[in-house]
Amino acid sequence: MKPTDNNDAKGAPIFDKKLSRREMLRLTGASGLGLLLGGSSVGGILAAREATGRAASAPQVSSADVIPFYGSHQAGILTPAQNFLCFAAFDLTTTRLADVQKLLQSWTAAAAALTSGSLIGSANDNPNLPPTDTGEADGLTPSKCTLTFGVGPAMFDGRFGLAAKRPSTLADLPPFAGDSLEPQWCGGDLCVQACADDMQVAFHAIRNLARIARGTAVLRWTQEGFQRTGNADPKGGTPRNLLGFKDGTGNPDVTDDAEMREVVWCGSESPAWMQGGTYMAVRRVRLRIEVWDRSTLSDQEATFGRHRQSGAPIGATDEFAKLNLEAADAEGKPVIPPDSHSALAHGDGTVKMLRRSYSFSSGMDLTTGQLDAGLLFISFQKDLVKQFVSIQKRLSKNDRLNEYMVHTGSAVFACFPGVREGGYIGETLLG
Ligand SMILES: C=CC1=C(C)c2cc3[nH]c(cc4nc(cc5[nH]c(cc1n2)c(C)c5CCC(=O)O)C(CCC(=O)O)=C4C)c(C)c3C=C
Ligand SMILES: [Fe+2]
Repeated sequence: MKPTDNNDAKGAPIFDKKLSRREMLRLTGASGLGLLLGGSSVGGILAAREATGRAASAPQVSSADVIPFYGSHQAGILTPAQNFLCFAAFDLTTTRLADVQKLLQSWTAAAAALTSGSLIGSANDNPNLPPTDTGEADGLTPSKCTLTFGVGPAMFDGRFGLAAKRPSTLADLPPFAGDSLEPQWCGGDLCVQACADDMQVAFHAIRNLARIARGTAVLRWTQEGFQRTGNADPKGGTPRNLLGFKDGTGNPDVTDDAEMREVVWCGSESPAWMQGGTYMAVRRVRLRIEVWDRSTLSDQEATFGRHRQSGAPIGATDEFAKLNLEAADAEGKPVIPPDSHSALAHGDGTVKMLRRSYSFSSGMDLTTGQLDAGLLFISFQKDLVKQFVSIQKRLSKNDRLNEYMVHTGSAVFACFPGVREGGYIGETLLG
């Protein structure tokens, strides 16, 4: 694993290094939090931690457990996917740009604390006040928590005087064949993607950010997600989705900077405020797992164009073998069905995206008795139209997988460039 955008100030990787509390505060910028939340800065935070006994009871924070919040790009994009996701879309309830600015400043300070395992704010031991931190992550390690922030196209609708700044690629996705979108899983003015190796840590982050937003923004929709944990798969192979197939094999290499600039990071072709940022496409896809479970292994493999056990393209044995869409059998029939998911998604191989999806299971559909389970598909790309839309158009028309899935939610967000200590997330747009 290469810490692509999360190195320390000298450019040295911060992994495998024990951090003192002073280093931890410098790294995460938690020192600004007390000021923003009306507390008394570093001293206040440290005093609060000691007063609550957290420092004594908390496990020692290893740097391997911390993904730095500050950097040239936001974390949670190239970061190897953590085990759990708590995704939240918010609607703004204010029409004043200054309120949005203030919210993002407060979120920045809170995010620096949350991703370092610190309590939020300094008023955590005053018996006469509600504690500033809700407390359920007290004593837990940071668990590689990342918080990734974005703005949706609705932010540019005229409420905030930002219409002229909307990048042309940032627009609600067009309708695709077979869509069955439900408004409660769509859209949002702002989003926060919280990922961590512990669900309680990820949930705590979203809960506290929502709490800080009160009076300025409210939750619109949320979705929790999971992958297998590091404990269950110590070798860290490609995770499997709920259909039993390895999912993520064909992703571009996040350690290849040139490829990331080509596929993910916005450059000089984008408005200045998005340079170093990226666009996120989110689709809540319900999987018809009961139908899938009745299909044969060979049907399943033909659906993806890959072998289930190894993840290799049909006809190959190595998971990472190239998809050879020209290969034909003795009768001249393509070895990999042209309408398989991999073949259609791959196309001629020139249009790529970085997928970072999570499985979800949200209980049962009481009307059918079927599980409401599937994939919260998340992809990052520098151009939504040229990348996500062009691939999804192909898939929605012909993909064999369509028989087993239905898209129920949809949203797109512009994920800001990373933030330097002293700045705030979204500053390039709102500052
Ligand atoms: C528009 C983009 C895509 C959507 C929506 C999508 C949904 C979706 N995918 C799977 C499972 C797999 N996808 C795989 C490969 C793959 N999928 C996309 C794009 C979308 N998928 C791309 C670009 C690729 C890579 C193609 C390539 O160049 O090789 C695979 C194969 C293994 C892998 O490469 O990850 C699986 C499995 C599900 C279950 C799903 C919706 C629920
Ligand atoms: Fe896919």
